[in-house]
Amino acid sequence: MLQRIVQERAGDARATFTDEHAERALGTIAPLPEPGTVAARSVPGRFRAALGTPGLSLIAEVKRASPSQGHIAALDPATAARSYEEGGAAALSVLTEPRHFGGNREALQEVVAVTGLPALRKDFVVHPGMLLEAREWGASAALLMTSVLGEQLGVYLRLTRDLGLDALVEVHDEHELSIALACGADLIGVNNRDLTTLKIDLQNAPRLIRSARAQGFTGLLVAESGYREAADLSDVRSVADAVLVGSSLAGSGDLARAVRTLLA
Ligand SMILES: O=C(O)c1ccccc1NCC(=O)[C@H](O)[C@H](O)COP(=O)(O)O
Repeated sequence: MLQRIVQERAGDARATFTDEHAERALGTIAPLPEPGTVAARSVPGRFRAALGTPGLSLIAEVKRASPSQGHIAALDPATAARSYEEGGAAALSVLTEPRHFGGNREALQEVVAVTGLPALRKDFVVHPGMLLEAREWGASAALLMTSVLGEQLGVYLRLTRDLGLDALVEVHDEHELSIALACGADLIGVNNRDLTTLKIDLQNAPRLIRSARAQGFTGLLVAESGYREAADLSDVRSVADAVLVGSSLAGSGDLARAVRTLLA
């Protein structure tokens, strides 16, 4: 499934972006630091700052459909965003992938227009132009998937930062975590969902979060996917800075109440 979505998004990017887009985006990248100097460019952005508060913060996702659930809910993005904010979410994630998640540019723009919360562009970023779009559409952050970008992650990470966006770098296993750490990610999301089988293992995030800390990672850590009720959060409460929750909130019928109940 992941491979199919990535191929589709790469096709979309080829149809949308010219070489000029890529050059313009890549032209914003700052020069590499001198060898031996510290590469950290740690200016905490709006999205990171929203998650860096004491306790477990919630990133609530505007998600209308998914490969694992099919149709979830015919959400109006602006109404959903207001409800998530009212319920106590710290930040929002908005799907912009159209075929499998029912997302689009308007969803992100409408969310940004009505809430004071920072928003993540949740998509399968495969082209620098998609990061230019994220900024243009009002996102404060973009998702970078290690499973999709592989060794290109470092370039995309620098580009995202140089565009003034925070990057949520997603990993699912130790190998991907080692790539994210080597690239200098400062906000790492550990996905409980295996994107090739779509199976959820709620032990995956606490395990890899502990591993990241044991390796000296001092940035922020987000546990992603599969959380349905407050009890599901017990293993991540003491180790993660934030959780990212989509389907269970989006399909709840009362989004503000669902957020309050989850965070109780
Ligand atoms: O959600 C899916 O089925 C899915 C399938 C293939 C690639 C990505 C997918 N989801 C992206 C996500 O990471 C989730 O939207 C996010 O973490 C929230 O998960 P959940 O709370 O389980 O909806």
